[in-house]
Amino acid sequence: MSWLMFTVTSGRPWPSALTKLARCYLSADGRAGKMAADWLSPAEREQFLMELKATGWVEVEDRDALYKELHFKTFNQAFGFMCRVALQAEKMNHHPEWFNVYNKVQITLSTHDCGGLSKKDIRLAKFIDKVALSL
Ligand SMILES: C[C@H](O)[C@H](O)[C@H]1CNC2=NC(N)=NC(=O)C2=N1
Repeated sequence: MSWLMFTVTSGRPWPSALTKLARCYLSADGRAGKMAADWLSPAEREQFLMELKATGWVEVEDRDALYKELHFKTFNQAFGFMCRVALQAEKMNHHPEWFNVYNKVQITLSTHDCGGLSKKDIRLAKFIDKVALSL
């Protein structure tokens, strides 16, 4: 395990995919870290995806990610929505990939460090739905 710790913490050049995956599942001291707490078990994944699909989220075809398109009455409302989500993203240290044109916001969620969906994406998706519903 120490070689992996060296890989993750040494900052030496190493295949970034391996480093990112290690960062996803190991803390700096090489133990299963906080990110491990964000793993989705198959049962959790199935349950959460079912819930989110019911509110308009879809699985992205060519990557392990969730996508949703939201439409608001005005640009102001759309941007206000994005501000609230942005603050939550910073708080979670988990950020959406998104695109906004006027009253439309397109959002893709995935955990870059894990190369796919994690509990952080589920939490942020549910927060996004809650904010959108409140507007
Ligand atoms: C270094 C920084 O903590 C990481 O890049 C965080 C920031 N925000 C993130 N956002 C998302 N969506 N995935 C990540 O893996 C991620 N990692």
